[in-house]
Amino acid sequence: MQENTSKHAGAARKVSVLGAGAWGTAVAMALAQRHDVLLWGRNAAALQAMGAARENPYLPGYTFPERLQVAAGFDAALAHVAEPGGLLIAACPVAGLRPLLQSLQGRQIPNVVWLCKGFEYDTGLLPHQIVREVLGDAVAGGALSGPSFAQEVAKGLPCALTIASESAALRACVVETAHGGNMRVYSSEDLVGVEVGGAVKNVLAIATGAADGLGLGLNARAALITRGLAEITRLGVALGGKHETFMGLTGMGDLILTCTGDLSRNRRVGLGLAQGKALDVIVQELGHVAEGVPCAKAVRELAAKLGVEMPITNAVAGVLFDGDQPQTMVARLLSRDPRGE
Ligand SMILES: NC(=O)C1=CN([C@@H]2O[C@H](COP(=O)(O)OP(=O)(O)OC[C@H]3O[C@@H](n4cnc5c(N)ncnc54)[C@H](O)[C@@H]3O)[C@@H](O)[C@H]2O)C=CC1
Ligand SMILES: O=C(CO)COP(=O)(O)O
Repeated sequence: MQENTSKHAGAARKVSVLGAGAWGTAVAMALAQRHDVLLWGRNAAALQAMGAARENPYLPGYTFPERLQVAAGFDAALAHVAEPGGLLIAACPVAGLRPLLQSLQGRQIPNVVWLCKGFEYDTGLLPHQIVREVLGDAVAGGALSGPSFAQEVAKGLPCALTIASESAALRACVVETAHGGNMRVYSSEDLVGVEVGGAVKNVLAIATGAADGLGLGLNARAALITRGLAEITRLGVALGGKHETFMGLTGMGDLILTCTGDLSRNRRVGLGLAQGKALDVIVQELGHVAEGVPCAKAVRELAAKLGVEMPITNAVAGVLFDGDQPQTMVARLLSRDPRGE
């Protein structure tokens, strides 16, 4: 991994990452180039093994930098960032965010950043709404999102992310902490837009993977990505996001990456569906979270409630939850009435 020598790099901080999956670990590795980082995961034995091997089995072959240590426990991870300037990063899937935040209630919490991309399955809430429900308004928080496969970040390849927060101080803290070397960090005040882009692109990646798996060609792929972006934008604007956010890294950027890159777990779900595999088999073989699956259901319901047209998302949800065949999904999309672009 390349050493961070950027002139923008801020002073060393204490950072704790809660969640030792692929992405939490990759972010921890990147930040440990110049900060003291503790990594915590809910599986203590797995975490201990990572500490001994100095790598995460999700990211084989990438050795932890010296300043990345595994936490001796949850309390140790919180104590590490208790001083002013500490940064806490929640790196679990959306399904784990509420319970993780609940375990922070009543504790002294510094700035909090979350990495998950999706809507909560049962409530249809975005991550920042979950944070607000559980921790209240007093905690400064933000979403770090953008086109970023964990393997590439663990390898130290260049990437650009966006920190979205209503708090200028939090945005500045994250830029100071993470911007530099091979990582560029932009800032945005549009939490809703950033979170909607990151969530819905996962559903579109399932659609694109299925289309590619069925051999429908590059024209169909480009059409799905472009009309998918229109769909994401319609929902995001209806929820209060800004149109221009969807043209940026966390909208179009992440959509392109996830729909076209075979490192994407969501895209691989679509490829598996096209092969006729059952969803539970695909998810088990993946061995990682595929946020587009629960998100498709949450978004279908939310869009229906808001009266937002989301034909691709509805077609994906039909395949995932109603037993529709991927071929039916394509036929349904093609048979829609013509409309103005
Ligand atoms: N892997 C990637 O390249 C990127 C992932 N993300 C997002 O980051 C989030 C986490 O993804 P990954 O780390 O890649 O997933 P992963 O599947 O590699 O790891 C998930 C980790 O979270 C833990 N976990 C699973 N369910 C949990 C729950 N209910 N409560 C607490 N912990 C739970 C697992 O034990 C595992 O350590 C997802 O929302 C994903 O969309 C964002 C950008 C890049
Ligand atoms: O969000 C990601 C890249 O930005 C990772 O996408 P997948 O979860 O589909 O692998």
